[in-house]
Amino acid sequence: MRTPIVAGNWKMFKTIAEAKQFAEAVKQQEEVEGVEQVVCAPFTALPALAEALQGTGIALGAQNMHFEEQGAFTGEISPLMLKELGVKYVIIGHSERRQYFHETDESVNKKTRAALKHGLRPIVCVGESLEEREAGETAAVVGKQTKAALAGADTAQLADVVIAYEPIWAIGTGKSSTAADANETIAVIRRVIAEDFGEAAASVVRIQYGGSVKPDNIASFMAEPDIDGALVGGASLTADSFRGLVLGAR
Ligand SMILES: O=C(CO)COP(=O)(O)O
Repeated sequence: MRTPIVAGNWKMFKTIAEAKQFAEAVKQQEEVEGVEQVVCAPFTALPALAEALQGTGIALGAQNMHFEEQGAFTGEISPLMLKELGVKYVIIGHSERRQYFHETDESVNKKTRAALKHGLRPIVCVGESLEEREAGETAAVVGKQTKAALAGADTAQLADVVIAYEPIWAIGTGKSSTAADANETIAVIRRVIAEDFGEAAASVVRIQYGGSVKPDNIASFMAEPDIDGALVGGASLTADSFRGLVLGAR
C-alpha cells in the first residue's frame, strides 16, 4: 500500500510573515490522518516554517537545491543546508526550472542522486509540453525524463522517491488532464521504472499528478489506481484550500 501524498508547491509566493499565518491557520484545524502532507516553501520561509509547522503533521519541503555539498556556487543552496533546517522533501526538475533556469535531465539526475545520498526525499517532476502531447510523444518524453532522472540510483532508495507527473500545459492554466489520461501516463512511468529497477521497486514509488489540481477535482485523480497523490501550486496557498486537498486525497 502506498500512502497518499499531497504536496503544496508555493513557488515564489509568501513572505515569512505570510508563511507563519498559513501555519497558524493550519493549527486551528483538526489533523487529518492517512495522507502524508508536505509544503514546499521558498527558501527564506523554511526556518520559520520548520518551527511553526511543528505538531501539525505537515512536513517541510524545498523547491530546488544544488547537487554539491558546498562550493563556489553563488546563489545556490546545498542538500546539507536543507537537512540542517529539517527539510524532508525537495522538488527536483520542476518544469518552470527546466524552462526558465536551464535545468536538464542531467542536472535533474545529479540533484536526485544527491538528495537520496543525503536522506532528502526528491519529488522529481516530469511532463510533456502541449506540442509534444499533440505530436503523440507524451509517453516517450516522460519515459525518457524518468529514466534519466533515476539513472544510477540504488533500487533500495526508490521507496524514498516521489515522481510528479505534471503536463506543462496543465500547470496554472485551470486545464487539468483528465484523471484517466493522467493515470495512463503515470502507468507508463511506473512501467519504465520497473524496466530499470524491477517490479517490486516500481510498485513502491509514489507517483503524483500535478496541474490545476483543486479541492473539488483531487478525488477523481486519487480514484485512479496508479495515482498516489498530487503536487499542487495555486490551490495549496491557503490553509483552507490545502486542507480541502488533503481531505479529498483520503
Ligand atoms: O506546477 C504545479 C505544481 O508544482 C501546478 O501548479 P497549479 O496547481 O497552480 O496548476
